[in-house]
Amino acid sequence: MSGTSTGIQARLHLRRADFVLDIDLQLPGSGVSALFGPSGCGKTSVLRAIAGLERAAGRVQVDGALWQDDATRQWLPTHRRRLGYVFQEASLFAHLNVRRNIEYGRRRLPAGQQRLALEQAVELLALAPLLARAPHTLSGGERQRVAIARALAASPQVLLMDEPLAALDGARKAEVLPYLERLQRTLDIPVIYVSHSPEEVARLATHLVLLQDGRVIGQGAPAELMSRHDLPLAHGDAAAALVHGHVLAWDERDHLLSVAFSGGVLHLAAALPRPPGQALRLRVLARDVSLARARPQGSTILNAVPARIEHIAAEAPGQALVTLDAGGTRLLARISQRSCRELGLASGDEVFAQVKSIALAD
Ligand SMILES: Nc1ncnc2c1ncn2[C@@H]1O[C@H](COP(=O)(O)OP(=O)(O)OP(=O)(O)O)[C@@H](O)[C@H]1O
Repeated sequence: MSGTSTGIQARLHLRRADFVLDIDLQLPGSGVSALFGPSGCGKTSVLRAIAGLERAAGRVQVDGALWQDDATRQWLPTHRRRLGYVFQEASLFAHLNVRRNIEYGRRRLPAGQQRLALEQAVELLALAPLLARAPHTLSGGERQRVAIARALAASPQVLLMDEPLAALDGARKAEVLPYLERLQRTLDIPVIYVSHSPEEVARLATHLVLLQDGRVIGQGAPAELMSRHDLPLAHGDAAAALVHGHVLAWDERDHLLSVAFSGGVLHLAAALPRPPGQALRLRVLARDVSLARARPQGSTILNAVPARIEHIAAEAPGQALVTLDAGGTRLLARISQRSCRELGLASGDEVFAQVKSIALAD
């Protein structure tokens, strides 16, 4: 039943009437691995097959435990796989209060396998004030936090989350996201997180798998995959680069945070200070970046960093996506094809990238 390798390996093959899933995944043993791709590409099927809810052919190994191996005819039923599953909509037991719902996750758990105390799950999701409440008295965001705590209380070897924010409106999403980030920072349980929101991926993922038509078209570091012009994430309205940097200073008067990265310094609006030296990830949307031949003068835009053009891809209608190298960090700029022509931009050119707006991804 046990192997030596850590992390998650899943080789899965599934054939349906007009869909074929054929993937070979190697996911790290910690952090959040996001499965990202358009509707119908097979994300949920992958999660269900890993959980044993769907019978795909192949092999699944999690944290050294073999859950499925067709070659040796091994198959663990779902209830014997140590996993937590969080669905789009929290399916709590209506007749049990919050505490009992969370405790339910611990049934059947042999002593000694409780990696995470129930109290820790309650504390991580800030559920102490809600423990005596009935599910129907909770908001959608609160219900989803209870569902996550219930999944964690089972001390899973992996937490599978299928678009856990999809059923929530914008405000509720914003309420739950910080808890997910907290889990990512605090727990050493690997999470496989299905999403089709680039913003969630930017904020949560430490490893990214891009799926299309049942196949993996790219996997690796999110910052790298999000900005690759040959992959779909770099296109579309939400295309953005992820910039890794650290805090230089916070200006109290202007509420501006200065962040150093490999290509220079960026400034962004921040209501609250952050300690100097703190590592941060910034999200810079391609549509917020413009290009200039010379360092801009007399502009209201605070950020202009030197960069070299790596690649220019035409995007309909009349748009171009420019991939830039700013001191080793990749940035994306969406500009009009006319500007591109008028400035005579070409690969290898040195330019200045003006960045109009920057968001914290952490
Ligand atoms: N029970 C089923 N029977 C037959 N076909 C199915 C079944 N479940 C899913 N499919 C089909 O398999 C393909 C993959 O579906 P899946 O739900 O895994 O995609 P997804 O990427 O999770 O999509 P979404 O983002 O819309 O949830 C789709 O073509 C879907 O129509």
